[in-house]
Amino acid sequence: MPVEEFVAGWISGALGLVLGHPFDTVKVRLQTQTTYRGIIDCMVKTYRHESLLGFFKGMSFPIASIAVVNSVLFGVYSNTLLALTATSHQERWAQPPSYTQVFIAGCTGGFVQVYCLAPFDLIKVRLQNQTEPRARPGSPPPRYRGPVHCAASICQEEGPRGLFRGAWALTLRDTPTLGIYFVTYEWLCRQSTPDGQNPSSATVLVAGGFAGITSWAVATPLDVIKSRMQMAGPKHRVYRGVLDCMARSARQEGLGVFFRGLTINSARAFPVNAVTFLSYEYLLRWWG
Ligand SMILES: C[N+](C)(C)CCCC[C@H](N)C(=O)O
Repeated sequence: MPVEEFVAGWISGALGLVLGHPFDTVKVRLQTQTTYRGIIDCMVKTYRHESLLGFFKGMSFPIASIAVVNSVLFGVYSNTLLALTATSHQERWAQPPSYTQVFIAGCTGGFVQVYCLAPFDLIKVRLQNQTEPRARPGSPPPRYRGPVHCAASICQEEGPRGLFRGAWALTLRDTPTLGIYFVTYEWLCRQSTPDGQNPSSATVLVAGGFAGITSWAVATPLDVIKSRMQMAGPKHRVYRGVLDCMARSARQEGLGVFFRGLTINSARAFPVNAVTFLSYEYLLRWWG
């Protein structure tokens, strides 16, 4: 099984993540809290209360973990394509796989990565939602002191299965939308590249960026549900399942609730995924 794909996925995921984390914090807060009037209001309040550091809460953990998750996603994707088409990454632009094969490989990669992503994503969401300013003498400490403390507290309070809260919503969010992600990328690359040639850097950047936006646009409704189910616990509402969470959110806040975070998700998705695909393609060509 070719391992370069895993390593390239690892590095490219980490690069994309740093660029996108501030957007991600604003998104999670808008989706799960009702105190902000919009993106700008959330950014201003976060900056005033917590300084620039507020935007980078919960990042150390995803930077290590996204590397693992992206490596699983790209590694499984590429190896599934290899199994389906018997063409390696180097031969793939010369003998392109069909879009159905790309979709199946993308869904497979998406499905497998969820099991690595779920606990990391849960911890990230819980930490991002702590709006207390950095500890000052006399102020009450935040509930979780950091990722390790957060993981340990969840295990203690809810058992190890607590770390997988929201994992089913995450599976529903990621399996089809990662199929769409890779199909969009392939389609856009092929549109602007002569048959059989490698796509240019500009093409890879634009195709990667739009692949990110498209898949996030489709994923946003389930992203809202996923974040809410992950927050369920002492201070937040508890839901009976994905459908219950959807029904109650829609009843209480209207259908617009399913599009919370769409703008910010798209703004974040372009740079993150442009850089992810560019570094992935280049690392593989370089090792080629
Ligand atoms: C499938 N879904 C849209 C949820 C994610 C697809 C993009 C994944 C990328 N690591 C990012 O963070 O943007």
